[in-house]
This record gives sequence, C-alpha cells and structure tokens, in this order.
Amino acid sequence: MSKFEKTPGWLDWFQNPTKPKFTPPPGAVDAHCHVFGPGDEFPFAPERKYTPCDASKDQLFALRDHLGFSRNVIVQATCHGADNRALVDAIAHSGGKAKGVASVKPSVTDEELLALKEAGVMGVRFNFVKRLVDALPREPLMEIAERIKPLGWHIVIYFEAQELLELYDFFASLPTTVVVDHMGRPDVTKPVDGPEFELFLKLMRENENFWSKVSCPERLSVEGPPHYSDVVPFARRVVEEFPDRVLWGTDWPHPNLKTHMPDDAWLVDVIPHIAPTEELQQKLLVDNPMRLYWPEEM
Ligand SMILES: O=C(O)/C=C(\CC(=O)C(=O)O)C(=O)O
Repeated sequence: MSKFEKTPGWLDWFQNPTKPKFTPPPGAVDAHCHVFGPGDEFPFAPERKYTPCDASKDQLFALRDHLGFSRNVIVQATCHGADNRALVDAIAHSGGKAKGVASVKPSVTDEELLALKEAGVMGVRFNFVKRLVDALPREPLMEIAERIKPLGWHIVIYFEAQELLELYDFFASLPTTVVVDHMGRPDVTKPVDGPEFELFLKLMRENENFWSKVSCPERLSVEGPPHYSDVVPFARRVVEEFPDRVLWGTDWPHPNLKTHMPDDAWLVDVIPHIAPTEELQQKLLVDNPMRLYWPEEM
C-alpha cells in the first residue's frame, strides 16, 4: 500500500493493452511518456496539483516492448515537481534506451545541470497549463533558457491553445530548439484551418527552431476512442507541413484523464492516419527523435 492517496476519480493506466495493428519501423521512439514514482521510492512533490497511481520504469519498458518501440523519451511530470530522481533512475536502468526532459527551478546550480546532462537529460520543460503548475514569471524562465543553451539542450513547452496569443512573443524569443507538447492542445471542435490552429501553424512556420509533438489524441478528442478521428486532421496537417520537426509519444501513463483510459494500442493505430506514408512514419518515429535525443548515434 502506497503512503500516497490518489486524487479522487483518478483513472489508472490500462492493464494488458492489446497488440497494435500498425507495426512501428525498427528503432521507433516513444518521445513523450512519464514515470510516476513509485511513490514510496520516489515521493511525489509537496507542491503537486495531483497525486497519480504508481507507474514504474519497468512497467514503462514493458509497454515499450509490447507496442514494438525501441526507446523512450521520459518527460518529467509535474507531480514530481523539480525533483528529477525518478526520471534519472529510469534513464539509468534503460540500458541506453531512454533519455529525459527535466524540470528545474531557477535556483538550480550549474553542477546540478551538468549532473542531469551526464544522466541523459536533453532538455527542460516549461509548463504553462494553469491546472498543473503555479505560473512562473518569464524572466527566470528566460534565464534558465540561456543557461541550458550551452548544454545543447532544448525546451519543451506545454500550454493550451487559448493561451498562445499571449505567450507567442515570449515563445518566439526562446534561444534554443523548442518542442511543443501535443500541438499546443488545439480545440478540435474548431476548424483545422481556422484562426486558432493557424496561429500555432504560424508559430511553427515562422520559427524553424520549433518542433511539435503530434501526440495525445486521447486528451484532445471530443469524439473519443478508439479512433480519435477528430484529432487526425490536426496532427496530419502538422506532420505533412513540418515532416522534419515532429515527434510522437504515447503520453503513458496518461495523467489526469477524466473520461476514459486508452488501450495504448489504439494510440499506436492512429499513427498511419496522421503519417500516411512510410517515409513520414520513419521521420516521425525514428529519424527526428534520434536527431534530437541521440545525436551521438547519428
Ligand atoms: O502528460 C501530459 O503531457 C499532460 C498532462 C500532465 C502533465 O503534463 C504533467 O503532469 O506534467 C496533463 O495534461 O495533465
């Protein structure tokens, strides 16, 4: 029994997912996933906005193998705050098959940053989703950005579409490669060629240092499982316009879902709809994530 009590209504990740029909190309990378604790070993942060179920590195690696993937990029989840120990432990036990994206505070020391780099961290995440974090002012974020730039790191940003106008200039001024989580969370009930999604496409078009994860249909869809068809036109648009700057991830263990928990095979089976050719699939799942996270192997 964990000493942590899950947030009421918490949906646990899907046990025993089926086999996807789509076979990822050899060397495919799940470039957005998390580990949670286990809480008794790696306690959740006091400032967290939710308390999840446990989701361990071994469970993540078993899912990777089951779905036909080769590697993971593990993104620090807000329930662990800026305590990256669970993330670092998972990378250390991956046999070189995982890299990470950490969260840091402005008070992080240069030695701590170097230790994270040594451990396989390749970037930091700035989270602007209000239900997940207390907003950090932009000045300290920019200072962090300037400090991580010489490490060759990138910045992962997480925000919701309605916030983009207000954040646009700040994002465009970031000095590193920037990776947007889940296409900036579009409202998929709005048109794919409407002004809201067009602003996100403009951000990608005008800033060649911007990449996007075309992930999280289970979070964005109104229509729901198993095909999440309403998300497909948005993701496909991004993949087709920016084929060399897109990443894909499961988002396992899917924190904070409210309506359902996906069988992860359903998510893999969305891939051929958003990346309809073998060439696009190779870029999305292998070439792009390898270039960003395992440059030493390229
Ligand atoms: O897993 C995700 O990408 C999305 C999350 C959780 C999250 O980002 C976090 O806790 O850090 C969400 O929308 O609740």
